[in-house]
Amino acid sequence: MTSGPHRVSGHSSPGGEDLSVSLFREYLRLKTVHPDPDYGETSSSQDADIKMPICRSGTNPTLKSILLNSHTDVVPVYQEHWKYDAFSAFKDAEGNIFARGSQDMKCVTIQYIQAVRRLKAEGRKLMRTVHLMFVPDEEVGGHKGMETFVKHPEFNKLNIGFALDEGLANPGEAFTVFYGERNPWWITVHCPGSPGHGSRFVENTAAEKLRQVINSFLDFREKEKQRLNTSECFTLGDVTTVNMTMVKGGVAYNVIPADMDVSFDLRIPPKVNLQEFERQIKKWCTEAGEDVTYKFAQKSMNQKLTSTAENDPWWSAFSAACKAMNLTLEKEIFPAATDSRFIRAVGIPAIGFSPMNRTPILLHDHNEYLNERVFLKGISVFERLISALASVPAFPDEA
Ligand SMILES: CSCC[C@H](NC(C)=O)C(=O)O
Ligand SMILES: [Zn+2]
Ligand SMILES: [Zn+2]
Repeated sequence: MTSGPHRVSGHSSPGGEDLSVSLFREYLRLKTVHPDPDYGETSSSQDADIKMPICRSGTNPTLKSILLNSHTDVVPVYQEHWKYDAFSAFKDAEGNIFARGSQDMKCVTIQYIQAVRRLKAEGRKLMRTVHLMFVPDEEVGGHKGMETFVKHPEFNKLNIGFALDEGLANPGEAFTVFYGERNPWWITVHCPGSPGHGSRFVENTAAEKLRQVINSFLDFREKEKQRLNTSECFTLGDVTTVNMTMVKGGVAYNVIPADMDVSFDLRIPPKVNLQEFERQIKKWCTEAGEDVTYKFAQKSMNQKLTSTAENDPWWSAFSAACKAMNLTLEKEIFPAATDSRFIRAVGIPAIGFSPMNRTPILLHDHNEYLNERVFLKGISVFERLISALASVPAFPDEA
């Protein structure tokens, strides 16, 4: 990606396109797609341009800093279901830019960069240091990305006080902000049983146990589904979702298998007692029959929430800036998992925010797109937010 420090939003290219939009489209064309993301070009462009002129110190570098975090990887596509090449960043007559990552979250990366560039071009002096972080592997769990980095001494040295990370689009007028996340639990239940000939009534089969396990999980799924959209559960973030995502077992039509496995993706809201919930899972397994066991592939236990109290200095700066721009905010628990969970886990407040209103939620979906006007408006939104957050007065313990 070629990008110079003078590519500030508001300027147009010879074709009439805003330079920020051109930069966004250029970034969308980089194939940072799993399972084999090419991170080469993203890191070299950051070295050449972003790190030097943009990651800058505030006028008071001893104060806690602001982190603008974004991941550089994107999920795979089913190209046959797309109207356009998912890595061509095609722009239609309405200004909709189609590409994998247009919402999740290459838009935000470029918006952060262009917002900081504008602040710099305007000669605005920020009190707190602003760090931009471009991390890999968020889409595959963040183990080699943010999960590792938050434990590194270099991360600690950044002295971060508050972080922004990804959110979701909002189809209406409002903008959604996320102050917490559900915990992802990925679980495989192993059902061993007696093998035998497929023509007989064998006792203690793996399939009977499997059926019982599936029933317990899916009955619970149904109950949670009914709770959604009731008085206390307005959004997906307020209920536990359960989805059966994999089933394994069997070798032939006429051989009763010696074991069968079933896997579930569970997302648990921060208010649920996790120990109690695991006891429930254990009980379902015990009730299913002899030797039914379970194993976690993912067991997130972080229930920290970022304060959205009026007297919280970070939240009050964030919400006041939004109010000044006449933005309506809807506060929610993020239904899936982002790198924010690792940031919150080390005690740093984080807000998930991708400024995309009037936009259908299309992350990980076919024909993911973002309109260029919504994208450009997001740069102005971040400009104001960054300036407000970097101006939060020193706390007593920072003096
Ligand atoms: C649990 S690690 C995988 C992370 C992924 N994040 C998103 C936003 O899709 C998810 O929630 O499945
Ligand atoms: Zn994402
Ligand atoms: Zn994603």
